Amino acid sequence: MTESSSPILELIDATVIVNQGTPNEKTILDHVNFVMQAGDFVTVLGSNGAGKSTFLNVIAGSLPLSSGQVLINGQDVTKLNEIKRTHLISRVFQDPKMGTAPRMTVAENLLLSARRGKRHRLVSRKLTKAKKDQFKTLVDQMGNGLGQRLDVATGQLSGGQRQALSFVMATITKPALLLLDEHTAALDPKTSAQLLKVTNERIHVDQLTALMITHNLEDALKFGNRLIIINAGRIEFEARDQDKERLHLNDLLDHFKKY
Ligand SMILES: Nc1ncnc2c1ncn2[C@@H]1O[C@H](COP(=O)(O)OP(=O)(O)OP(=O)(O)O)[C@@H](O)[C@H]1O
Repeated sequence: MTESSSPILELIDATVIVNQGTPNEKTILDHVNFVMQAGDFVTVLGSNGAGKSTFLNVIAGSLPLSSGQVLINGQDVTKLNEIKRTHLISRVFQDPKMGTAPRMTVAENLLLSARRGKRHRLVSRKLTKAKKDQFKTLVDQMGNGLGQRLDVATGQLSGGQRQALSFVMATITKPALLLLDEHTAALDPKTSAQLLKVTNERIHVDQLTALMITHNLEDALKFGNRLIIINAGRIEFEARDQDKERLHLNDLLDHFKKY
């Protein structure tokens, strides 16, 4: 990463006001300015209702801005909806059921995601042996038996396997930006730790640019080169690189006492 490389993501004065003109009017994202360079891995903390999902929603395009701009790879995508941003952004949600089609097999789901955002004639619709071998190599890296279940309907997988599959599907095309929305929160501690480990490896090996919301302060400290805390729709704290490495759990706990 060089200082001169163009940012992957820029939020300029990003603001979301809901219920405008009514007594329930509320600013849920408040003039946020935020830049991510290629390879940045940002962990996102904040109390319930702080605005973390709103922050990811405006980046993904599932929530329109009231004012401000979103740029991805230097392109102004403010007016593009979620579907029109899918060739740039992948997202993994907390709920293992969100990312996969339950009646399709693991291999079929992978084939579908491999074709996402690409001109369809460039990626074969056929599930060839070579494709399946390639998928097996990919999912074997998740270390949870998914490689043995390529022909199993996704609805029959365990929550951990299904979430691991969602993660592979989200990263298979190496998106410009990866959004992880508490993607391990619904898993037991061991399964969650395993998925976080492979998440971190994949982000580093593929040099992905990623944002990860978590409520786990230790995970937020352990992973990524940057950490932000969102409160009342604003980024109230940020630490990066050596400053982030020097942060301790108590610093974060002290910060949260203020809210
Ligand atoms: N479409 C909407 N209309 C009205 N209010 C909304 C909308 N989306 C979010 N909010 C409100 O905006 C605030 C921020 O919500 P958001 O879901 O971004 O918080 P969060 O930090 O992700 O919380 P949690 O940790 O509980 O998931 C909350 O008060 C929420 O009720």
